[in-house]
Amino acid sequence: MANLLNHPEVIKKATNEINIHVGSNRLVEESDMSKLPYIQSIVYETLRLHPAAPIWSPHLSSEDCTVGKYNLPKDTIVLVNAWAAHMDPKMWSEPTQFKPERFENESEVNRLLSFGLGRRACPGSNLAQRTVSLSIALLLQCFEWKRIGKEEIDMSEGNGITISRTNSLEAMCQLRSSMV
Ligand code: HEM
Repeated sequence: MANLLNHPEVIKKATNEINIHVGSNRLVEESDMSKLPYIQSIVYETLRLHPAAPIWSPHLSSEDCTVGKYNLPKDTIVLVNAWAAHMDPKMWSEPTQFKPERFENESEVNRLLSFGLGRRACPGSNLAQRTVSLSIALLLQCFEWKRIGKEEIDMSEGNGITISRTNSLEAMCQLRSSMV
């Protein structure tokens, strides 16, 4: 929601998508989410800029192997910094910018490290992606959102195993008249 409040044009585009595919006579449902790809892209882009788990749980190489230019002997502990990879300008154009449109090309999702990769990847990723997308869709369908002042919302992140906001988010919302 903080990224959205700093980008009203993204709220407009997402609200438009909901108006076209669901309307205002009923609430968005989980089964609608496949018709709302832009909202899903908002969640992907948020998890790229602010991966909830910035450093994966430690992995151990089960045999000698090579990762990129590094030779890893068996039993090496490997820590993957997803946050840094998501900010790599060789991987992403304008990596510090909030641009959900980058995920309109569906294959981009495969480059995200937010849920880990391979056998130890997050088994809850589908549940998380669908639940968060549905929550965002409902918040946008039911309410109009505004910042409390003119200044952009501070997006500083705290330190920790999981990423959190440094300052709590404050925002104004008003029930949409079409939803009364
Ligand atoms: C936005 C929400 C979530 C994010 C960003 C997230 C991210 C991650 C990441 C990065 C890992 C470590 C992957 C690795 O080390 O290779 C992980 C592991 C795991 N996640 Fe999630 N997760 C989320 C939600 C969930 C949910 C909803 C569940 C369960 C319902 C779940 C269950 C697990 C489990 C059990 C593991 C350990 C898997 C293993 O070690 O084999 N996660 N998650």
